[in-house]
Amino acid sequence: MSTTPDPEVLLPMLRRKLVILSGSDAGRSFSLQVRNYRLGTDPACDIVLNDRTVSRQHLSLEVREDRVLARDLGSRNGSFCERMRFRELELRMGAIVRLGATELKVVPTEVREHIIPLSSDTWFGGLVGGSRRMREVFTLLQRLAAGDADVLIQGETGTGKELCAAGIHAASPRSRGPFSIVDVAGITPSLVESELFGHVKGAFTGAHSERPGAFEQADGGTVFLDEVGELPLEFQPRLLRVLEGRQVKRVGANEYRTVNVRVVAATHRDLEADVKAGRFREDLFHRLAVLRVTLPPLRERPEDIPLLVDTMLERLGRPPSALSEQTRALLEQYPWPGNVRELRNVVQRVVNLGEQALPEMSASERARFTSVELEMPFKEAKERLIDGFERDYLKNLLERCGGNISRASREAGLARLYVRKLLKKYGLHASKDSE
Ligand SMILES: Nc1ncnc2c1ncn2[C@@H]1O[C@H](COP(=O)(O)OP(=O)(O)OP(=O)(O)O)[C@@H](O)[C@H]1O
Repeated sequence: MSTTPDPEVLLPMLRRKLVILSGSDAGRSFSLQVRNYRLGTDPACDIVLNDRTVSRQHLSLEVREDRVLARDLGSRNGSFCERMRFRELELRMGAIVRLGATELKVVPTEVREHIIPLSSDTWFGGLVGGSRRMREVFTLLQRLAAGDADVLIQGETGTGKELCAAGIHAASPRSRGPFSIVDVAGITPSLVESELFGHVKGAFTGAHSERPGAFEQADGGTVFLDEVGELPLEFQPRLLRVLEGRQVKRVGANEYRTVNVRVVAATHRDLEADVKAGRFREDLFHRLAVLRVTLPPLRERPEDIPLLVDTMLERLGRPPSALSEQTRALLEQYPWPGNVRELRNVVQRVVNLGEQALPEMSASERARFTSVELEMPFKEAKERLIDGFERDYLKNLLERCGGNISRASREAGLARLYVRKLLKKYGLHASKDSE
């Protein structure tokens, strides 16, 4: 019997490329073959980078048919993946690796990477943020604010959707016109129609006089429709008409009026799911979603927290020293389900009431902040904190992966060797360690 595999059942080999996301070489990409590559500033490297914070021989990439292994070559500034320094790592597709000021990732060749250049600003309107995610958002906002197209802003509660809309208006050619806010979720359904489109005298009980709606009031400016996903289905065709023809008809009136408005809408809901479930009209969704901005939750960009905290203190008229290093470290660890709004409220409370106003953390999070740690030198306390995080992370990872190291290392994007080392460090045991 032949041992040669049937070519029909061989998986097509995955073609990959390396994409440089930031640093002096941002925008360059290299297709990868099955072989080893050396990355660094040395002209003898296979992939030569121009970033002076990258070492001459910084990283090697061992590209195999089924995986890519990255190894730091003893670089001066280290190699990082998801904020963790590594020596050796099995690279998950799309995981961002940082060498000095250069960020890169490996993606399938078929994926056309849409690289958004990072804004050099760390703010847009009232929004601040220095993370890659927010600087991408700022680039997008700067570009679209200059135009006149309608915009849909998506993001969890407290991620700054309203600030974002106000920033778009302020940076747009309409900035001298009115900015009118309609909180769709906050209006009783029976009044939504008249709030948006206005009414004529006697249109309904209580309509004592004629009144323009939000679109007419914002003529020459911008209407911000907050929580547009809450708009009752029956009124959605009327909103579509405004978006398509800038035409509004007051409740009880016969004729349409033309308005000159830009519509910026926001939602914390998954509107695509709402469309599938029949709660939101598909045509309206497509019309709204031509230009979409997604504000990432704060837990996905904790590196923004120090800048946010400093900005909040400044807005409160307080110096950066108003919060201790320990409090700041704690704020950086908290998952912030209420996003930046919750962070702002906590900073305000802590400044006024002291550290007892810090949010409640889960038992494991709190365990890392025993009073002993709060009295330790900062560096030591921080190390303890990281140890706590690694231990919790690994325990959870192993549980998820049924104690299988291979799966765990794949899921975490860490080399098996490194996972084993960490398990040993924390006295944890895997039930299955293939190899
Ligand atoms: N990136 C940011 N920079 C500075 N402040 C921010 C940022 N994001 C949010 N905030 C603050 O958080 C508060 C909430 O922001 P905003 O009301 O814009 O959020 P939202 O997404 O519209 O929330 P919701 O969905 O609950 O209406 C604001 O008062 C603002 O001070």
